[in-house]
Amino acid sequence: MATHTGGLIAERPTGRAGAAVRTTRLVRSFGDRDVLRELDLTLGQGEFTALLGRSGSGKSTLLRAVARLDHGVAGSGELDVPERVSLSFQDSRLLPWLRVLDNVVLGVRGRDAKERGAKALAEVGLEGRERSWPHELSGGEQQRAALARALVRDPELLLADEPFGALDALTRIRMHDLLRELYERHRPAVLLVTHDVDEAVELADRVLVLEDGRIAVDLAIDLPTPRSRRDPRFQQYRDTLLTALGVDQHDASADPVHPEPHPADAPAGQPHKEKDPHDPQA
Ligand SMILES: Nc1ncnc2c1ncn2[C@@H]1O[C@H](COP(=O)(O)OP(=O)(O)OP(=O)(O)O)[C@@H](O)[C@H]1O
Repeated sequence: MATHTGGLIAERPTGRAGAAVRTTRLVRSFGDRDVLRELDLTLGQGEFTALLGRSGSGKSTLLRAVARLDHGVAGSGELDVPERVSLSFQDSRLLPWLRVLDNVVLGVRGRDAKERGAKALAEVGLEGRERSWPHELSGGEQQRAALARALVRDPELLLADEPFGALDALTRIRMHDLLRELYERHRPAVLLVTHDVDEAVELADRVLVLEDGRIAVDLAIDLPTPRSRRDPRFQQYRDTLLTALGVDQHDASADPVHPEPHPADAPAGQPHKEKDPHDPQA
């Protein structure tokens, strides 16, 4: 057991039985404010989980704690995480002075690193762009390269903080398909922080809502993939989560923080949201 630098969180990277991540009574405080309050969370190996919550509820704080990036903040509890963790953020964080392939394999050991990097780039649809500079890639392509960089490390756990938040709606849909496809092929555990309820229901098999420093909702999404946003069951999950987030569903988009209609929600000539006759609130 190792001690988390600068805090009181005890890390136990071994001895996980069926769980990729386990936090026990995790506390994170900034000044006298507890953002995470004795939070218990277990993520199964190979499980795709999305984390929702109002702005400022502590989603990024939890993700940073799980990523072991959070040093120097008062905290306590136990944190049990795997060795190989990859991270992905809204900003692709590619280094501008390195070519795309060199970015992908930065820090990767082994003689075959470049070969593996090129394979990962091909998997995300960037074959032939190995020698491009990051600024020569579009925003979506930069996020693809970031996914390749995550993938090449063969992660047991992928932590993604709003990775598609800066992309336009159509590119975001393509990235959803790609992420789910990569997940099904490689099966890391995934913790995806998002503001977008539809994104959560479309991609994850389990959706958590963080509120008052704890997991307030833990919802299994029992729908086959690929998922249609027009499936009434999809809309029921969506409504359940919007209610949990305290969003007025009659005038809300699926993104309570960035209200923007999703093109997949409203095909030409159809309303943005069909009412569910089984939903008493509809
Ligand atoms: N380094 C820090 N110092 C002081 N306060 C912080 C720090 N990091 C986060 N906080 C505070 O902790 C709270 C939770 O922040 P966090 O970024 O985790 O929320 P979030 O749910 O990810 O929000 P958003 O959805 O807006 O990105 C906020 O009130 C924030 O101001």
